[in-house]
Amino acid sequence: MKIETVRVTEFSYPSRRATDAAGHSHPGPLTQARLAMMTITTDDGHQGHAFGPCEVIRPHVLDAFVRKVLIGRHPYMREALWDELEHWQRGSAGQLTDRALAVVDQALWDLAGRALGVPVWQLIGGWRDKVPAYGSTMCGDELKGGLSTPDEYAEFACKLVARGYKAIKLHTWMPPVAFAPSVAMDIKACAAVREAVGPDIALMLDGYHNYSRMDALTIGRALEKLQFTWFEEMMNEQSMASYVWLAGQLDIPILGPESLSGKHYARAEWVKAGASDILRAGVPGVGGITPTLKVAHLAESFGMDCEVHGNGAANLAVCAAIRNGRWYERGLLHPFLDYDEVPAYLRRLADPMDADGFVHLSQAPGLGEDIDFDHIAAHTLR
Ligand SMILES: O=C(O)[C@H](O)[C@@H](O)[C@@H](O)C(=O)NO
Ligand SMILES: [Mg+2]
Repeated sequence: MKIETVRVTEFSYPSRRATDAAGHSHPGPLTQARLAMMTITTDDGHQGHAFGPCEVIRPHVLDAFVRKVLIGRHPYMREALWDELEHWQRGSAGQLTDRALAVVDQALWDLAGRALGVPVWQLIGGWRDKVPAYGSTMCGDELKGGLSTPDEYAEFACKLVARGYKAIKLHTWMPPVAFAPSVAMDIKACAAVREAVGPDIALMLDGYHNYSRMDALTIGRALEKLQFTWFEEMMNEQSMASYVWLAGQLDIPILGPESLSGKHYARAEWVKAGASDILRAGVPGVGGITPTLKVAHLAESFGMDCEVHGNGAANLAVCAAIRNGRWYERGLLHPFLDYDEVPAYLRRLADPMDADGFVHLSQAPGLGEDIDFDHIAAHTLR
């Protein structure tokens, strides 16, 4: 079995999700969004598919790096293929990103699962076949009836509890919102949600990502009084020393790093330094399922939990495969959007959640995404 082709299909689908200047998503007008699907095909006809941003797996990335490494190679040699691509990152002038490695790695895992007739979550671990989800809100906004006030967060939190969530993570207000960042508003939103949902719902805060140590300490102490479960990405994660300091000041678990580059290597340094109490990695952010598993197993070896960053089939597969991650991050959620609406390019949700807050893993071979190839063919851009 050898890899014969690596193709990317760019296509459109309707979406009501917009992105602000800081890259945070919010509800927006109905538009045609663009997405890319990578398809790896072997000489004996097996295929693996994975989705990613068009820019991340654009033609230059495929021609200059991905095809040169993959074509002619055995698709199950994931560790070797990932290692070679990682080495090529250094000389790529920043063009070969961790997110590109992540799409390749996911497509290789999907190919293996489809070829072997086994779901990826069982191939990589097989710890549980359903995962409790937390509702991860979108960042705060200035939309009336949206997430513009502490009371609106509280109202939305009650709706999420009614939907079945047993845990809720608040992403609060960040620039370019006019009044953000605001220590006072963050604390008010957390207090309003705790008051509304009561003591039995787990709550987490993932607010503004660049507070000072003292502002972060003020918020952390308030969260301790509100019995929050963890405090996430409150300072610039490139300052590991700040996290070491804050983790030493607070009892509430500090979770991270999320957006820090450096894959499993940087996260090993955080464990060694005691910069966080709960480790974090997401498939897109650290370069694939393969390195995400390394982070989770690293954490396990130190008696730490590793909470997987983000939603989607690959992150869900990791959540079902590791013994030291509590939740699946289901989101991002907003009062104006129906998260349970199936995207046009799929035939079913990748992460269906029951009324008790559990997301059930697909038994389908591969990553488990039920791809609507007819939609992709009919809406192909190139
Ligand atoms: O910063 C973002 O783009 C979003 O908050 C995103 O990363 C969100 O999924 C998150 O922070 N989860 O923890
Ligand atoms: Mg986060």
